[in-house]
Amino acid sequence: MTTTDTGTPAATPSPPQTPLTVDDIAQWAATELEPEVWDFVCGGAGDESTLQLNRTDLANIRLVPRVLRDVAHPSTHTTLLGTPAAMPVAVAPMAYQRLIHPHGELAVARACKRAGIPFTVSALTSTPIDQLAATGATLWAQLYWFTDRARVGELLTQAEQAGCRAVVLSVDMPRMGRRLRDIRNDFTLPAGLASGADAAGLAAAGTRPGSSIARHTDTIMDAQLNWDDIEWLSRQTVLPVVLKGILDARDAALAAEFGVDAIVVSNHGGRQFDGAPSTIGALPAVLDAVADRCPVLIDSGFRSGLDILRAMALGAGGVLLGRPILYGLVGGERGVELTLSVLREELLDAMTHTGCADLRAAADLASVISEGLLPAPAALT
Ligand SMILES: Cc1cc2nc3c(=O)[nH]c(=O)nc-3n(C[C@H](O)[C@H](O)[C@H](O)COP(=O)(O)O)c2cc1C
Ligand SMILES: CCCCC(=O)C(=O)O
Repeated sequence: MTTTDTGTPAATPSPPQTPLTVDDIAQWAATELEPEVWDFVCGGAGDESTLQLNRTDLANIRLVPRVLRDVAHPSTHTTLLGTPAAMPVAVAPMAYQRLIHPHGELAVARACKRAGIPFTVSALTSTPIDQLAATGATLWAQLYWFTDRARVGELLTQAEQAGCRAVVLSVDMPRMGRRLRDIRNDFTLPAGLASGADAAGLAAAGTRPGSSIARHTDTIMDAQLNWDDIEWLSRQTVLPVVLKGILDARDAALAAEFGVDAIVVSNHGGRQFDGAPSTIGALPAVLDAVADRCPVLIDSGFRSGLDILRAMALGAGGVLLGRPILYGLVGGERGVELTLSVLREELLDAMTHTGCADLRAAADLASVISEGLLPAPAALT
């Protein structure tokens, strides 16, 4: 792993041969990263059943091709939270990206700018948001509900000053999930990734046995977060408010009633509650409950362009990508670009073979799962 300079990425590795899939890129990342960093990135909570279910439920969805539809020039363009995007994809918020590569968030933001997709800046970014804004990428700012409410206010101010287009409150972190790999590895973040109170807290969490990142996280998150706070948040900012981490249809309906601007169906990539359903499994009921009152985005387990098309076929408004971006980040900006170009190529391939000249057509695709036909999209009934 390269952990030092902030200048030229002299030590930035290249993949052994051109990767064709995100799994190829993941295998490369696994060989480049320190084992405990790899475990932190790829791992999930508990026995990782939710982590796996995200993958198997996606893989079980078949899309029925339409034919005779002129797919000579398919377009992946769409709009995400009101901003044009070259693909129905945004980068999910992920903390401490300089853990993976010295250029961290900067490399990811630059790759997003080039690919024409939004980048969600984590509340625990290891690069200041104003530096990321200078890349010209479309930014969304993620918030955690820190007990230190002044810090939430500061993040909001910084987000607005940096020109972010939305704030994304993650509502699935009352405490950190029991990530057994990190506990067994006595996982500690290297110094220099966090700043201010966060750095002090991480240092205080020390190097005792167990996951020090979990010890620290549990001291900063406010588990009292509830719907009243959503009203407060909406009053505090002029930016659209997005709730990330919704799985239950009743919560989705409440979010719509509270007037949030979008929701993200997420189980945090299987990193929080092991035992949660897959997000692709939860999506249809959430969409029914929201009934078009706000866009419904999704993340957790998306590893291919075909997976992205699966979500769009089921009615999602777009997909957030987590780990695939960090796997690519092993190779810096170029590596992230590689991940995004693999996904774009796969998405175009899947669209072409299913008769989708654009993503509106994707919403009309019929989907089949092993247990039977999913409800037909409204346009077909
Ligand atoms: C290393 C890592 C750090 C993460 N940090 C955050 C974070 O700071 N805030 C947040 O809301 N979600 C965080 N997430 C969760 C992602 O935003 C996203 O929900 C998840 O990674 C999606 O699943 P996927 O990795 O299977 O694509 C993190 C995920 C990973 C892998
Ligand atoms: C302190 C939280 C770490 C970031 C996070 O959300 C994750 O690792 O999933």
